[in-house]
Amino acid sequence: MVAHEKQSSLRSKQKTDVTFGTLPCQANANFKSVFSFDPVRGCCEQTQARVWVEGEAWNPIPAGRASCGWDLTVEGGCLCAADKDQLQRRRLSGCPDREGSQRPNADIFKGCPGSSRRWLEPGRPSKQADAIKKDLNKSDVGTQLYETLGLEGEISLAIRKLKDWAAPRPVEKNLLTLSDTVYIQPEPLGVVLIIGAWNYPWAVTIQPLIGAIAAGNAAVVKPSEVCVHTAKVMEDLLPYYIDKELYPVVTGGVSETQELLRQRFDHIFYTGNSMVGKVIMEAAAKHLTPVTLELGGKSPCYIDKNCDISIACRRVAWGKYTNCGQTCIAPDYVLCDPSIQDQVIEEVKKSIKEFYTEKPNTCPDYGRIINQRHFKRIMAMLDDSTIAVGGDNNESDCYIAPTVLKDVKPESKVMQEEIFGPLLPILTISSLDEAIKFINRREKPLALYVFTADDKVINRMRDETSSGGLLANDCLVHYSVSSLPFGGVGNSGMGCYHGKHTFDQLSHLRSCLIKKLNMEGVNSMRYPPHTAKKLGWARFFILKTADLGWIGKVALLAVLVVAAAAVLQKYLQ
Ligand SMILES: NC(=O)c1ccc[n+]([C@@H]2O[C@H](COP(=O)([O-])OP(=O)(O)OC[C@H]3O[C@@H](n4cnc5c(N)ncnc54)[C@H](O)[C@@H]3O)[C@@H](O)[C@H]2O)c1
Ligand SMILES: O=CCCCCCCCCCCCCCCCCCCCCC(=O)O
Repeated sequence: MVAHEKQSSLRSKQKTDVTFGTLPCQANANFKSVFSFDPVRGCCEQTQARVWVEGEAWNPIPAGRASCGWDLTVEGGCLCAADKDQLQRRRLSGCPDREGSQRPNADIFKGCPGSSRRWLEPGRPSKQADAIKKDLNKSDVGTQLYETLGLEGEISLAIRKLKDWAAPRPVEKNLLTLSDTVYIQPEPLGVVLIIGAWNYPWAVTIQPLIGAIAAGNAAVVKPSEVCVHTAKVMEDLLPYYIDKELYPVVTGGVSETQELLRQRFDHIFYTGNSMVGKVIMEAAAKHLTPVTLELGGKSPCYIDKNCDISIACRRVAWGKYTNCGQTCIAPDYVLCDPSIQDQVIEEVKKSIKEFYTEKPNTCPDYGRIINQRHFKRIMAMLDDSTIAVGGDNNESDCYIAPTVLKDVKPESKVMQEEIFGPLLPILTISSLDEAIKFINRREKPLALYVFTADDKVINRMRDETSSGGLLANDCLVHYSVSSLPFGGVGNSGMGCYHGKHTFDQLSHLRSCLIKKLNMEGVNSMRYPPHTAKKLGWARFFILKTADLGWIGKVALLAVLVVAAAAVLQKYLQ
């Protein structure tokens, strides 16, 4: 029996035979007998449960802190876009259950696509690889390098760190609250709508899903209809790996997305262009739903005279022509001194040949434009610019060669919108000051690249401009660092994700202050009648923070309690 069949038969067996939930939505009446709830920590100790491991078997997992998921009643059938009642019910059941019924569970990642390398191994054609080849001419290895490697990393990070991420986070206290338990407790938001884009369809759709699952949410996954083949594969395969009732895939185009947007979600995570970003935000505003908008824009690339131009151009060429320029953080255009323009062109040309041969149209590592609409859009940008390298194209194959444009004017067509294709315009500027002014006159970009051997230039670029991310002497790689928040600012987006940032973005960080009912004397200062003396004490207790060691805190607490009780009893009655 193939793994998929095994899993689905075991899963259906699980639903009828077993009285407690292994997948988050299956927590039921016997729930409390298998979890013991710790009301102080607001979480459950799991005493008995099972988990799907690597598509092989249902295995017991050891007792430990975690993880029981949602107290949902799923009445069979998969949630679909039209099923408004289910959607609403699911949203409501996403409200935190005081019995601790929903807590993040790393174990559910064990079956997630991307958690195992087997699903996209080189030399083993898979449905995923076939589809993405048809959509964007990505090679198997390229798909792994740019899409699934990152997902594997995110899943294993979540598995390793989830316990820490989900744990209460003690915070600094003031003297007034010194004897209280004060912490931040991350809790799930409820149901997240994830709307993906087509350019890295697995990365930008599944990566937010990993964080949504980690944070204990349900999620409706809406892949981009523009990557036709991949969307279909995602719809078909995802339910084999993760629970289709908690993480349904809804396919369709603009009208289906708009129908989804009429529903109420607890968070909308959208990746795509800034214009649609505004539509998403408007729809979200109707329900006061928070949004993460991962948008795009024109990411500038400043190449300083003082740098190794050959290495700089190699890295820029890689950043630009990967995925045929259809990368949200691709360097959109180059700013450089007129004296180095020719050298930049020559070096980029050399790298194009090195990466994609003399004939990029036959090179398996060179992609294609996603469709003819985008092909025409990109070709129209060439109208008023001078081609220095490339320019060949073939509409029927959606092929545009890696292209460099020289002496480009700020008012030319290619400078009016994000290119999102393999054209690299070079604009000459006479100084770093001018480059900074040029960048600051435009919308805040998603990424900003600076190539220089001079740290002062890097620092000035960092201090005098703003962008989602800043990368010196390389392109794209900041995307691969899970500890860096990835996201835009201004027109390039809001909110961020990757690693723990996704977990936090899709959690509510709840403020908790747990006080005991004793030591009432200390509180007298805040009760009427208000007096100047009480105010003086309040100033002392509220404005002083306590950042002592453990022993210091206990000692100070003892002294304060005795002193405060004595003073307050004496003077305030
Ligand atoms: N910041 C990031 O992480 C990131 C990643 C990838 C792409 N992008 C940006 O995305 C853009 C390219 O993607 P795209 O926008 O062409 O992708 P797209 O056309 O696939 O649209 C994205 C999603 O929005 C939906 N959509 C489109 N029009 C809509 C409408 N009118 N109403 C509601 N939903 C609608 C689509 O169904 C799709 O799921 C570029 O600007 C790129 O920079 C950003
Ligand atoms: O459209 C936007 C979202 C998707 C963007 C995807 C961009 C992906 C960029 C990822 C960069 C991955 C870089 C992989 C490089 C791995 C090579 C590892 C070699 C180790 C060398 C160690 C060293 O010497 O530094």
